[in-house]
Amino acid sequence: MDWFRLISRIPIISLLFLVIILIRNHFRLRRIPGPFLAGLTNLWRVYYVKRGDAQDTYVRLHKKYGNVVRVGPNSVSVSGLEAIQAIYNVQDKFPKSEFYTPQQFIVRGKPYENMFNTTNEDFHQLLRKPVAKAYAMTTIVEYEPFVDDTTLLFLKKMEELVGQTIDFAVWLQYYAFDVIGEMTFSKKFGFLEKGEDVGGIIHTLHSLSRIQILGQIPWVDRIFVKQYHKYKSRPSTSPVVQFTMAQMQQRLKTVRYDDKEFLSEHGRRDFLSRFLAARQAFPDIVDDFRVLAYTNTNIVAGSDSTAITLRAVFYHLLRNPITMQRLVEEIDVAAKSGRISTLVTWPQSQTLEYLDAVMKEAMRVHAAIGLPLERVNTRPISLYGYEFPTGTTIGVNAWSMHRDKSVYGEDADIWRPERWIEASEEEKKIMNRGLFTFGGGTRQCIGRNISLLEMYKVIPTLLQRFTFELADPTDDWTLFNSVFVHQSNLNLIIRLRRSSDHSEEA
Ligand code: HEM
Repeated sequence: MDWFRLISRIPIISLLFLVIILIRNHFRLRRIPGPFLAGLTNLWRVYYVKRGDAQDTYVRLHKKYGNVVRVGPNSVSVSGLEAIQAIYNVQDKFPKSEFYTPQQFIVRGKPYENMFNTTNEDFHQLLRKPVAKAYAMTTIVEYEPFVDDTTLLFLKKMEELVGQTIDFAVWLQYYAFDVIGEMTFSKKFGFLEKGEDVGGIIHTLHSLSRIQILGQIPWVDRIFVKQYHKYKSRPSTSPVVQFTMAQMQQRLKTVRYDDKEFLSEHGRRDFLSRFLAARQAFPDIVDDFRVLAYTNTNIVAGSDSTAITLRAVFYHLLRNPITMQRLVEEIDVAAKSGRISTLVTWPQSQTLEYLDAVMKEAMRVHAAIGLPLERVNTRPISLYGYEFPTGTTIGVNAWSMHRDKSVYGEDADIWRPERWIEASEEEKKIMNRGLFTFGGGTRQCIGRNISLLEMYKVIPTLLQRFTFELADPTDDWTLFNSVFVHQSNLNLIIRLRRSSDHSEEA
């Protein structure tokens, strides 16, 4: 055999092989419209996701191509009410795509699946059942004291900073993290107290940002990254995991032997106590490590998402002062008539109609997650006149869905909370069905009620006590999409509206 001739042909054979793959890719979903390159290779998506503004790309593509856009050889982005109904309905239970597997870290030599990232629907149901009640609407009032503790500290810190220019994006993040720490462990991370990212916890969480890129090419994660981590297998050094482990060990050490509820040292039923009780009630499903995973998921899924939504509220109110004025007026009237207290309770917040409109509008124009929530159809489906063979990766991106003019009106691109008040009952139903901020179906956000509790309480509380002013209206915030669409650079000056003694509420 002539080895030299054979070796010299390797580049040609490889090229031929590549061309065959590209042609095969192109033909699989060739009838679905979209950018030509997207049909050939997922690298097209890697490029847009890596740039950090993929949410805008999805909005632009749907404006150009309509409800259905091919975004990869086997991936389609779909937008519209019909799409939400078809892909996220609870009967079909289409599983999550491989986009989620890079989020499964190697534990004891295997990828560890949690409630958020598992791609196995049956396993997901097993994980969700033992803890579902801890997140139910009927339970959330029990978390109010945790939110109030942290809000009082937040008010105190803001009062210390009155008159100074501060990056409110950072402070809202500290607040959201400390609230979720308090609700989960009866322990704040200490960010508000210290005014800094204690132990680099936030920094570490954000440095996981490559998962959104690997999610576009999960085979790279499977073949290279996971294998590398299996080989290098060692205990996690993540400060979030260290923090959660320390809290759990402490609880198990201090809890009274006859306490079946695993209450915190102040006798409170936080998430940790509920997860430990689930360990007793469901020993086949929940072990110590699973408890740790539940608490960790709370922190990862519930902190940034809430901080992002709070930032969106303040940003848009400040950029649209008429809406800020209307909200403040509603709050002032309610306060004067005694309908709300200085530290607003959940039931009180539910009487504020314009606040509700502002919240919904913020979650519409700036959904925390800015990539499609990908699923794989386990049976062929057709949508908007296109056929999707079994095994297609298909998902709705809240950013394009929320700009659908047939759902939100001709002015869907702009901030206008009034749309949620002026609409007829029928129109409101349709707009609510299109609001995809918390996802849909069996995998809809389990922490939705928790975050609503937090946000509906803290916003009217802050606006009763302070006024907020953009430090430099010509200086815009910066967005970066790493699955979560993070904002930075929200520089404000805070002023006191009225001073009051916080200690009487504490
Ligand atoms: C404004 C705040 C929040 C937003 C916008 C949000 C958004 C979402 C979305 C879109 C999903 C579905 C993801 C998917 O289908 O891939 C989700 C799932 C989830 N969220 Fe949230 N979330 C928020 C707050 C929270 C909070 C406070 C917690 C915990 C206390 C939490 C815990 C979870 C968990 C555990 C899941 C996985 C649920 C499952 O698959 O069963 N989230 N969230």
